[in-house]
Amino acid sequence: MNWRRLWCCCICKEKDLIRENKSKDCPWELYSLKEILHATNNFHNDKKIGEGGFGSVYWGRTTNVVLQIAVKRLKALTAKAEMEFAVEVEILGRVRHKNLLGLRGFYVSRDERLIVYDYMPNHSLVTHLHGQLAADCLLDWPRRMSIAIGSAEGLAYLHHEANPHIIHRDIKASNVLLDANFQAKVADFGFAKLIPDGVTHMTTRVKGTLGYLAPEYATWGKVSESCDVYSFGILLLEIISAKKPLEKLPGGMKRDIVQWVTPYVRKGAFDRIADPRLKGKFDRAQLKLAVMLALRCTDSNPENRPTMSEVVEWLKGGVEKRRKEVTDIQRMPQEDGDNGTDTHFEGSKMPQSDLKRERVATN
Ligand SMILES: Nc1ncnc2c1ncn2[C@@H]1O[C@H](COP(=O)(O)OP(=O)(O)OP(=O)(O)O)[C@@H](O)[C@H]1O
Repeated sequence: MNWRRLWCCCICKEKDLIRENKSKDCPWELYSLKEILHATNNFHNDKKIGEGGFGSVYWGRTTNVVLQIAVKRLKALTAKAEMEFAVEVEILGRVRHKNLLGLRGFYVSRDERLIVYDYMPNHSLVTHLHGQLAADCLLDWPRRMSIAIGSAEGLAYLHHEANPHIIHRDIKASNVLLDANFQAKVADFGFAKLIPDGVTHMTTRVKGTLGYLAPEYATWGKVSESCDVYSFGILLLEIISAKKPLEKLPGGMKRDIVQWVTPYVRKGAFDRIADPRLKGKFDRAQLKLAVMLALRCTDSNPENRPTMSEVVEWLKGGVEKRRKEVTDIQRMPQEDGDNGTDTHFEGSKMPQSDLKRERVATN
């Protein structure tokens, strides 16, 4: 997709009214300001969903085709904000995947930059883990696993299937949105980086969010797909435990979620890691598997981290294996004692060979 051409195209069409682009290689619409203003009631405060570093986000409903949309409105036309806007539209224009937030269109004029997305009625993961919806306990264990798998699939697509490959660089709970069915949609591509073919590592200025940053990236600016893997590992621990990635301890010290989880793993006290709001209703084998995987993802050596497609296989394998075992157990007469499905890990890291063995076994 040629961003420069699209950009010019938008500016040229600035004065036009509704202009739907129905061509095959351009699946989004060039919205008119009039339509966006109508959909959001002139960016009325009542329609405001929230505010981020980039600007405000408004809910809207289009009338041309009845559709709920979310409109991001750039708050200041600084060079930095312009760059984020351009990267977001460029990247979202290139990708289509069930676990990436869909771009509906955008609008550019001399003093306005707007991005139109699909509206996500179940808000962001952070709202459910730590925010206004946390008390409603809408995320049971299967939903949490499905959100983890969906986010991992979205990332695996960016790393392995998009051309050129894309590193997100800001994976975190507020950037995972949830649709009407609680399907995860990875959002916010303003910091993303396109990786030219053959390039494995780059050094860049550090962008992202404290608590989710891989150490080699935070310290040296070394960026590769494995930085997203690290952030995903933190996110996975957050999904399981509803703990924040960084916690302030009395006395002003900070503890990260990996430091918090490690003693429990050493003691084999996996149940203590689960979010208390789950009230013990979770699959113990899946929980262990997910925690051990998260620790592999957050290994301080990027070379020891799995790839995102390995993460997907591992998570899906665990869920599928468990589902099959439950079905088998339901079919078979019950025996006393351990049903043999409990995965036992010792130490804080899952051995590489275990991960590989499991992968082969689930193929
Ligand atoms: N497509 C969408 N559907 C529903 N809510 C959305 C959508 N896009 C963004 N939001 C919500 O709008 C608010 C602002 O989002 P935004 O992405 O601008 O910032 P953020 O991710 O919260 O913070 P930051 O910009 O620092 O990353 C958030 O509460 C987010 O959940």
